[in-house]
Amino acid sequence: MPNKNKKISTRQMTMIALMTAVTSILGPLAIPLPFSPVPVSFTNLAVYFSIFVLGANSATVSYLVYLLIGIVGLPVFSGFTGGFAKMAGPTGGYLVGFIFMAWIAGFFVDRFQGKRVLQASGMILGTVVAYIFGTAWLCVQSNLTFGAGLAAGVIPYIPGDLIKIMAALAVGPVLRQAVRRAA
Ligand SMILES: O=C(O)CCCC[C@@H]1SC[C@@H]2NC(=O)N[C@@H]21
Repeated sequence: MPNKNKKISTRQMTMIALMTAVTSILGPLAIPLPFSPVPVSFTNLAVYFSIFVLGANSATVSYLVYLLIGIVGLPVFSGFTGGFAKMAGPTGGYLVGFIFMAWIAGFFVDRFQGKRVLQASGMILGTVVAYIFGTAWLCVQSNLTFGAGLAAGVIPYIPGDLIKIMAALAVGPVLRQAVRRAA
């Protein structure tokens, strides 16, 4: 007799690996900006999608696997880079902050299914936490004042990140339903 729990867990592991692969494809495709060491990134978009496909806990695990893959040297970080040195670079704080973003945003998405405003609020909150990690480290690493940190690490990215959140809110629930229906 097949063990249903084990089957679900194997399936979930496959889905986690799939979303790690999606993050590893989108992560390197960053757009550099001439005035900042922080590129426009699609890693957060991949995390937003992971949250809808996997739920908070598995999305966090999927992102952690991506982070480990990058730390050991595979070129999955922005600009096809990898290695532990990236964590000490200007964008290392965002890479850490995304762990918390995945869980916080995922918690709201899971908890408030069908309530887009609350889901959006949670995604914005998680993103703010990622920005706090990212900007704090950017200021330390690049010896920037708080104002310069905001100019180089936050303000230029807000419109794009809001568009990513809206895109994930539009497509994510459809993905979640499709994944659940296929289960
Ligand atoms: O180097 C990396 O792989 C991570 C890049 C992080 C870029 C940050 S994420 C938040 C903000 N939004 C963006 O589009 N870029 C920055």
